[in-house]
Amino acid sequence: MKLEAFAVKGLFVSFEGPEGAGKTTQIMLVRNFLQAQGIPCVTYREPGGTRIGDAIREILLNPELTEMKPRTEMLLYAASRAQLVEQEILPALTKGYTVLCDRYVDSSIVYQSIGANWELEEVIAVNQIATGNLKPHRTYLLDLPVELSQKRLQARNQRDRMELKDVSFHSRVREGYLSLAKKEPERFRMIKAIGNIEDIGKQIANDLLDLVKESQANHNF
Ligand SMILES: Nc1ncnc2c1ncn2[C@@H]1O[C@H](COP(=O)(O)OP(=O)(O)OP(=O)(O)O)[C@@H](O)[C@H]1O
Ligand SMILES: Cc1cn([C@H]2C[C@H](O)[C@@H](COP(=O)(O)O)O2)c(=O)[nH]c1=O
Repeated sequence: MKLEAFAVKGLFVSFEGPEGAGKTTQIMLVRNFLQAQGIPCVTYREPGGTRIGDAIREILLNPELTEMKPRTEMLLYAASRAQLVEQEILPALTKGYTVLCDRYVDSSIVYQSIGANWELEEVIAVNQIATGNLKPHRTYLLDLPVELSQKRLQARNQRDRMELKDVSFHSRVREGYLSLAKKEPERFRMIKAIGNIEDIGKQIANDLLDLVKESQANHNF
């Protein structure tokens, strides 16, 4: 897949953060906000978002599959992503839609590399193949301390295979996200995921609206 073959006209926006940070909640608020402004948008979640991706998600998150090797895990996340990018994200961006994606490559960097200690260069290389090196224009990192993330998860009936990993894994994930955001301040916006849900949504919507206006003025995507 050669990215140059696609004329990307829409904005690609990813949402990242630990479990329970409020990504799904905020994506719904932002989608409603954009639609009210007449800005066409679509939403996806990873792993999943396609029939093949949803089947891979079932495998990845199945709490009974405790024998899964880190290499298998890393490749399955990338395979789901490859299908989503080519089948859904690129066509939507080409049509000028704003794409809101619940997790993307940064999740693999923090969970599979920083969390599970897989070689960073290899995770990056595999994901370059999976995505044709398609990167988000903006990434909102919803940051939440591990204890609060665990508390929000307690409300759920059952934990999935990733949620069952220990607290030190989830601490590395949080720290990993914070260091990624520091390395790429142009792309990342760090949002504190504590407090009034609508207020958090307004912070994101205001920043995104500026970005949409900027891109429309410059025609630079
Ligand atoms: N700002 C907030 N304050 C308190 N609770 C919140 C806040 N935002 C979301 N929640 C609650 O936390 C839970 C998790 O929210 P949500 O499903 O949106 O998170 P998520 O980041 O998508 O989680 P996951 O990655 O595990 O799918 C929900 O019960 C939601 O209502
Ligand atoms: C994309 C992606 C996800 N993960 C992990 C992160 C979560 O624990 C689950 C996805 O569940 P969610 O409720 O939809 O957030 O998978 C990962 O480890 N690597 C990835 O690339």
